[in-house]
Amino acid sequence: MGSPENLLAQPMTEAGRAGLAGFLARPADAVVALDFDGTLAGIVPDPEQARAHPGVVQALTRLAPLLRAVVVITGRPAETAVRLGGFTAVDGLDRLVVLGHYGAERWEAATGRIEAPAPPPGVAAATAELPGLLERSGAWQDRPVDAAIETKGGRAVAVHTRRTADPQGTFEALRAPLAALAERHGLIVEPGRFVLELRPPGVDKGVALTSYVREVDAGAVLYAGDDLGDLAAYAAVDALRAEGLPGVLVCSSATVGEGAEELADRADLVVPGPAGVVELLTALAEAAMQAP
Ligand SMILES: O=P(O)(O)OC[C@H]1O[C@H](O[C@H]2O[C@H](CO)[C@@H](O)[C@H](O)[C@H]2O)[C@H](O)[C@@H](O)[C@@H]1O
Repeated sequence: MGSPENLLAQPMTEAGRAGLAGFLARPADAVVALDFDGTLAGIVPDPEQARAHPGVVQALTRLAPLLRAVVVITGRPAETAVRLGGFTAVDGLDRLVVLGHYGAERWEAATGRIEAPAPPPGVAAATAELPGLLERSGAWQDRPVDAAIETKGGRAVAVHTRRTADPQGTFEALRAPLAALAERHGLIVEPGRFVLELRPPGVDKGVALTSYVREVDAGAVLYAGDDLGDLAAYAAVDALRAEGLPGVLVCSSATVGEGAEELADRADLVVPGPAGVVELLTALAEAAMQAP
């Protein structure tokens, strides 16, 4: 990567090259939108141990002041992403916004406050049924199933299969029973990397991204993600591009073979995981500083 010239040459698609040129023509009007897990933070077995990759905060502090805004759009609760990302009270990050729970929650660095609607009905009841359902699946054998259940501030609940003997087999075996459980409680299943999340319908990363881009009247957008939940944001960037807004789709591809291959196929630019994202953000900041 390195120089802005190299960066400009990198997108594999014509749309991506046009999007990046539009982005760098007026970076002060542009928005960078970023997924958290797998994009800003490396994938680890225990979700609570995830942290922003070294260099993320520094790269963001260089880039954010040069742009209209930087927004993190994540399936995590906003509070969790802010805490694991180390985004609180950082000089230079005062324009950072975190949209948690796929856009249902919003944290602003400028105020430090989180806006969150009331927890959706159904999550508590579905969560109460999960231990029995997982024990009956047999996938956890004699290990406690609790470690596989991620309660997400009462707004959603996730079942992780990464730490079972057969993560993909367990993931597939649980799809139908979790879909039935979700339906009984008015929820939907959001699949991800060895995770099936039960959450309320009505929001996704595409809705969140489009709404934010319009709110700040962005002149260009770059979105980076790594997982199935990011496909909705990709579709939103495609739709915005069709309206004439320059856009760039970036795939963070550190963990291959976990079901999110479509993202790499659709991306304009593929970077090697969070380390590659840091490099990209740094190069964008360099290029933005040289913009006319
Ligand atoms: O939208 P994201 O920020 O990408 O969040 C999506 C899910 O990410 C988390 O799970 C993933 O990361 C974990 C930690 O590295 C990993 O153990 C797991 O296998 C991944 O799927 C998070 O725990 C989920 O709640 C999010 O829905």
